[in-house]
Amino acid sequence: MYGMLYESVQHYIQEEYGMETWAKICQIVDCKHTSFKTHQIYPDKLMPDIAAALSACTGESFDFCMNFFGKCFVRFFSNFGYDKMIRSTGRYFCDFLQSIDNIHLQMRFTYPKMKSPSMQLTNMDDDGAVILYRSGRTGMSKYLIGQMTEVAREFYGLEVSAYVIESQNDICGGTAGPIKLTDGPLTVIVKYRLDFDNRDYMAKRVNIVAHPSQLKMPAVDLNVFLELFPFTIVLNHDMKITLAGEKIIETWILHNPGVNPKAFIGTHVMDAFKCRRPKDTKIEWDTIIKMRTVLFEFELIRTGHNRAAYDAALNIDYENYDGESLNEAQTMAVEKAHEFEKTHEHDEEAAAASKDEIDPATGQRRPSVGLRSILLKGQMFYIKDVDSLIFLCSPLIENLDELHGIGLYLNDLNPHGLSRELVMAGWQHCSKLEMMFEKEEQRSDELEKSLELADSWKRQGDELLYSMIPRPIAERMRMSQEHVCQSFEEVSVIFIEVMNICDSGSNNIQEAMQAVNTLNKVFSALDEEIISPFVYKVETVGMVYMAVSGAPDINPLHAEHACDLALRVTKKVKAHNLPDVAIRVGINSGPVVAGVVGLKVPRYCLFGDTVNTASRMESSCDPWKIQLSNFTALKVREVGYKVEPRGFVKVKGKGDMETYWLLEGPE
Ligand code: HEM
Ligand SMILES: Nc1nc2c(ncn2[C@@H]2O[C@H](COP(=O)(O)OP(=O)(O)OP(=O)(O)O)[C@@H](O)[C@H]2O)c(=O)[nH]1
Repeated sequence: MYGMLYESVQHYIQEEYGMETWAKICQIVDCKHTSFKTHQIYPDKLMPDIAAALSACTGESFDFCMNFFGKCFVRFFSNFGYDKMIRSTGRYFCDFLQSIDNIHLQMRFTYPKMKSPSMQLTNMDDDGAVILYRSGRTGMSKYLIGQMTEVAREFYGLEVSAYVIESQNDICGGTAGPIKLTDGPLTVIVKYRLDFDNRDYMAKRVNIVAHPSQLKMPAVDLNVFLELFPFTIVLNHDMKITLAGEKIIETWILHNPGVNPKAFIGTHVMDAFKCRRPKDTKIEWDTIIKMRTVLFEFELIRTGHNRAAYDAALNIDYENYDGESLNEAQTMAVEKAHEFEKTHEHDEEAAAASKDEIDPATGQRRPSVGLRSILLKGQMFYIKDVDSLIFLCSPLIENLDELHGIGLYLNDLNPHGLSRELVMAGWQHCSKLEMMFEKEEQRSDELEKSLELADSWKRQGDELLYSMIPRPIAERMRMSQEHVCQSFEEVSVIFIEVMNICDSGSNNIQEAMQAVNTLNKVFSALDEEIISPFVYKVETVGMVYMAVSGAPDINPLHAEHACDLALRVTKKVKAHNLPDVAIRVGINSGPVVAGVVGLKVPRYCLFGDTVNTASRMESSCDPWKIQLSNFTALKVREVGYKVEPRGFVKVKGKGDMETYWLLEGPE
């Protein structure tokens, strides 16, 4: 489905429910698009998925959300100036309802791959109307209700109550979850009742006063019609072709080589055509006679193509043709046509091309070899004088290539009909549009790239920030801009010092670089062992690496996690076998106050005697040993950690302290 529909949904969800809700919805439906491109096609199922996600986020029903999306579309398409098109469809809401198909048809150059639904007004009365919706998509029936009610309100000042009378293949009612769209072409048919004040329109229809000059109009000779509309066909009550315009007969012969050219007249319309729109319509007199405001699309059935047979058939003397009396050239051409059929009957391409050139699901033509089928678009009119239906139609041709692909030329198209203009206009329009699309694609690709760049810068910025300030603290500060300072009842502080690295202050550059490299190796090894949120790296000062467990995320197992880290890093640095290098670790547990200090290069710092003591545990420790304060040692011994009393140690500023060596973790 084209991105324009998703743009409207994204815009109004962000406006009415906020950016966070939209971000949450994107997460739920795993939508990576930061924005949608108007003319790019996205998966159909994204629409019901977004509706289900919005329903989950807001508690509104799925149908409510789809209805809301339909309203968004109408409000949004005014940005493209489409509101003028709606207003121009007619004075009354019913005029609009009868023009929706045509609106989509007019859009086919702007949205060439559009799979638009078809709408048919089947009944009107003073209190409203009944409309039949057909589509290849499920789950959009409530979307249409949103669109129709919003158009009625916004453009006709009408309050319309719309509801489903009956439906086929549509998941109707308060569907909670996303509608699973089937992968094959499926026709969803939904009949709606629209209740609104329709008296003015009905009065206008009933009191149509014909101009006096129209009262004495002579009956029209059908041949005039067939001359004016050379693709027209006339149908009797059995829906058989009783008369046809010259061009449709020629085209039928061209596309059905070797078939008796007189066979076209008298054949049932569905033996010569396929009804493309409205989908799944029963082509019988009683049905069609009621569908006079509907736009029909008939595709000519082809059995192949052969120019020779066409030429031959053109010269056939219809009156006396009995299938035998062909001259030599015609006989040869028709035989050639039969040969062509035989040699190509297994030819996949020709078969595919002739069988079904219009993709039933998209309503679009498939690329085919050689000639293409012709699509006729028009309305069915009842002509009382001859008690017949006349399909007043013109070929629907996208562009010049298509015209040649069908085997027609511009002067085959009736000069007063719109086809010729449409082809030329379409052709110019297309080339202009293609240029515009390319520019738009370029711009949106650039936008996409700059958004990705901005994203990566933001990520790098965040990583840098989180390397200075713990993520939960940074996010709190970002949300509330408040200064963050917290006290923690009990944490475990770890100090790790790298020993015997020559003083980087020495003036021997070589040694200093060597020292920095070695230190970087060790600190990087320590960084790899920091597992957030159990342990958080606080800082490195000189050769000392400081970490904490139990802040900023409260962690009742802070002492165990601190000891585990100490055991892991001792083992890991030992395994590095760095010449002369050793480390020593000190751990103490207790209360601290933590907060972010400083504006430039803000740091997350810990304050309190617990920190000072932990530092002393490290600075009075032996190489490759882990010294625990008494409090920490007794805590971890209870849960199976092996500790060994070191006895009383004279600790600066603390006097004699009983400390322990940590030997290993629990079994
Ligand atoms: C006025 C300008 C309009 C434009 C440019 C437009 C264009 C489109 C486009 C591009 C699609 C997507 C189809 C696809 O990607 O295959 C679409 C779908 C649809 N349109 Fe329109 N449309 C317009 C007006 C309307 C109106 C007024 C209605 C009904 C009140 C309507 C009913 C629908 C519905 C129900 C769909 C969903 C597709 C489906 O059900 O299969 N459209 N339209
Ligand atoms: N890396 C680091 N070390 C700290 C921090 N707080 C205290 N220390 C160290 O803990 C030790 C004990 O601190 P205090 O009891 O305040 O001792 P001091 O008199 O400030 O410093 P000394 O000269 O080492 O005695 C000192 O070596 C401090 O450097 C800290 O936030 N980070």
